[in-house]
Amino acid sequence: MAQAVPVLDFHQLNVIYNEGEPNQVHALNNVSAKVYPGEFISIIGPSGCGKSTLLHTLDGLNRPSAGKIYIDGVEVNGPGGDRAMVFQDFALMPWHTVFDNIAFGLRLERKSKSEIQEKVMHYIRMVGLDGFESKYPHQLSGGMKQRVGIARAFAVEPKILLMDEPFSAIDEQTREIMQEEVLKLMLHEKKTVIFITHSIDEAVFLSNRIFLMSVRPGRIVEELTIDIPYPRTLETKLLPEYQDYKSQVWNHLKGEVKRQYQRGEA
Ligand SMILES: Nc1ncnc2c1ncn2[C@@H]1O[C@H](COP(=O)(O)OP(=O)(O)OP(=O)(O)O)[C@@H](O)[C@H]1O
Repeated sequence: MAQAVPVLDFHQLNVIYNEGEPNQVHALNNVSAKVYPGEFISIIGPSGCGKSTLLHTLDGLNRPSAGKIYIDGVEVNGPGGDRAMVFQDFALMPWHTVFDNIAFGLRLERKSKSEIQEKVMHYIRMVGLDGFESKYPHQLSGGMKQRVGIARAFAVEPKILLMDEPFSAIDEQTREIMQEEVLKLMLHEKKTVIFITHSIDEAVFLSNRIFLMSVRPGRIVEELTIDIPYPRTLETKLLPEYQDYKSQVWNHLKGEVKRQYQRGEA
């Protein structure tokens, strides 16, 4: 899948919170990687290693203390319409309907009323929420709320989707269904996805590459290619190579968590 021009290229990113203060935290340490169009990258690493920090830095919500981020070869220094986030806790606006939550970013971009109507309904259908457009978030299940979060991110038509543990607040069965659906969407809509998860199974199932991070200050210590063709289905999970990849990721994590214990941080 690797092509010459990365859609996302981040170079020597460092993030230090509260720099120079007694409570200084060095969250990211020289994190670099290249991501190519259409890739599905999962980031996995021990708790507190800096995964969310990395995602928020790539989105432009956090300013790195040092390092550079390029999208299609052009340096970026803040948020932009080329990236959209899907949050773990859905981050929907409770006072807005499903329609208005999904329309939010399009209105910010000052799209015309008819374009907003057409796009919002397209993405509502895409995530299977037809008929729910006038409902409010409290009237939806966790899985449905996250469908709204996904539709909202797709609606602004970003090149890169940044997903921060999007299924961790969803029950196990819905999670498995959503994993398959996200893969279908990603292949159909040709998005590049950066996905944080604590689930080894989810990372292996979804990704063509997994970035394995060290304990804090987080670094990418290994890039593991998952050489199983798409489309993947629940049957994919029965393949022997699937289990091998899971063991490789698990062995990495076990090693890092042991290091965390030895440092007295876990
Ligand atoms: N705004 C902040 N100010 C100060 N420290 C922060 C801030 N945000 C995160 N941290 C610290 O930076 C480190 C990395 O946090 P981050 O949330 O990025 O890790 P993570 O790998 O996503 O964690 P988890 O797996 O538990 O979700 C942690 O020690 C955290 O306490």
